[in-house]
Amino acid sequence: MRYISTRADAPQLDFEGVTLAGLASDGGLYLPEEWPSFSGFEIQQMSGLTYVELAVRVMTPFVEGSLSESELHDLCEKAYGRFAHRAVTPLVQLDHQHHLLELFHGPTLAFKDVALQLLGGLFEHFLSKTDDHLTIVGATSGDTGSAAIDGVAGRERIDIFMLHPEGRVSEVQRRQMTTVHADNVHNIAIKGSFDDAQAMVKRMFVDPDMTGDYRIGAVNSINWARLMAQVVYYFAAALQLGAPSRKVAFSVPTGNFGDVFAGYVAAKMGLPIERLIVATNVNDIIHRALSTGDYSAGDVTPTQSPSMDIQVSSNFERLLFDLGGRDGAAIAAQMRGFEAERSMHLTNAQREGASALFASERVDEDATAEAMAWAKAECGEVLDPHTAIGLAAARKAGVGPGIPVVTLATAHPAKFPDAVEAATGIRPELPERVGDLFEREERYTALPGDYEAVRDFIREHATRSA
Ligand SMILES: Cc1ncc(COP(=O)(O)O)c(C=O)c1O
Ligand SMILES: N[C@@H](CCOP(=O)(O)O)C(=O)O
Repeated sequence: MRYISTRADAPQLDFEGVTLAGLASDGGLYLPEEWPSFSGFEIQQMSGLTYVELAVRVMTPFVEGSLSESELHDLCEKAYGRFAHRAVTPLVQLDHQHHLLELFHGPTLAFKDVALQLLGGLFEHFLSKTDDHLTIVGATSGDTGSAAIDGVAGRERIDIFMLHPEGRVSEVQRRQMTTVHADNVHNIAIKGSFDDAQAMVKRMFVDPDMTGDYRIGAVNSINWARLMAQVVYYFAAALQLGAPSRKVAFSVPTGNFGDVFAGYVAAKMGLPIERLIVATNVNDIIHRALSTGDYSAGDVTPTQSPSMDIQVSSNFERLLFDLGGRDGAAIAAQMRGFEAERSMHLTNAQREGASALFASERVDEDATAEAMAWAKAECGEVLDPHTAIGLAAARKAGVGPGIPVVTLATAHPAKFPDAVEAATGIRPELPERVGDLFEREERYTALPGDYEAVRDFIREHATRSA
């Protein structure tokens, strides 16, 4: 399988290359040269597989030429062996139409574990064939950080520098990062928003001062391997609900557009998806883009769903590229325009293409709390605020009867106890596997929201490339 950049001006790479590269050297994002697809019969044959078997079946076409099936199987067994539920991503029925896909049974209690447990193993596997060292630079609004750190802490030949916006993640999220004391883990709190942190990370990939001396790697969803691993659970859920004979809709709490893009990939691969409902909080740039064509970023508003407090959604570029006829030069120009103005309009082809599969809803703070209260009162389920946004959107979107709607439950409620308690009166407890989180000492470095300060800190602490 070959991978191409959305901006058409970076070398084509194989799976190993894109996994280690993260962002393309032209600032674009890598995508498979063409979508692999399964027939209805092949999808039917997947029913009854274990999660690991299914993961191998779905991901094999993407890793062709870089990993054998048995290597992929071993890596998946290690990654998913650490999940607290045997089904890895169990499905829970709420009522006659609505279901929750619980993605929070991994070590750090959010859907990010599904991909980042695997990505840690992939990095180690590929690096073991070289003398090289990987310097991971990541940005987090709360969940990617802890999942990535858990995935790579203590692994040889890897350092991780994780930037989070100071004071804008929950206490549990912050402690899950800052109480990991492995020598290769470096937490940085920056002044500013997640968008500021993400912009610094992207700049590092195209800064010759960094790329000349360090092999910079990505754990954010700009890294294709992240999305690939997330495609699997769309198959897992749809198969349980009757695919390929029955269509299924998904509602996806959305920030950086990675999770819902994985759903788009599943549809491209032949999974019968009726609709992908993009659920945003009041940071609603994606909702505006899909409903009116206006993709313009304002300031980030802090909410009770901090992991979705994002305005510039990296993976939207992948969708625009695919919908607009895969014209890399046009996307490069469109994205350069957006980077200069923080505003752009979708083309007619992009809007029409998106409307065939996507719907979107904006869920404000009151509606988020109402959804948490409704799920508790009517279904006995305690949801985290991000999942509640997905459920509120699912119930609003008006999907036809007979079509099951699956809301992605992206985080465990105990990561956001204050918001959950305010809405439901219940203070969810942290599962035992998180351990003595509140007893452990926190370590992190606070830096100004200034690219040079962050870059100098990383240069001081990172290991140079071989
Ligand atoms: C709990 C939670 N829900 C939803 C999202 C949004 O997912 P995405 O950024 O892939 O759109 C995030 C962050 O990414 C998250 O941490
Ligand atoms: N919500 C994320 C933001 C980063 O998104 P990613 O999926 O691109 O890593 C977080 O929790 O950090």
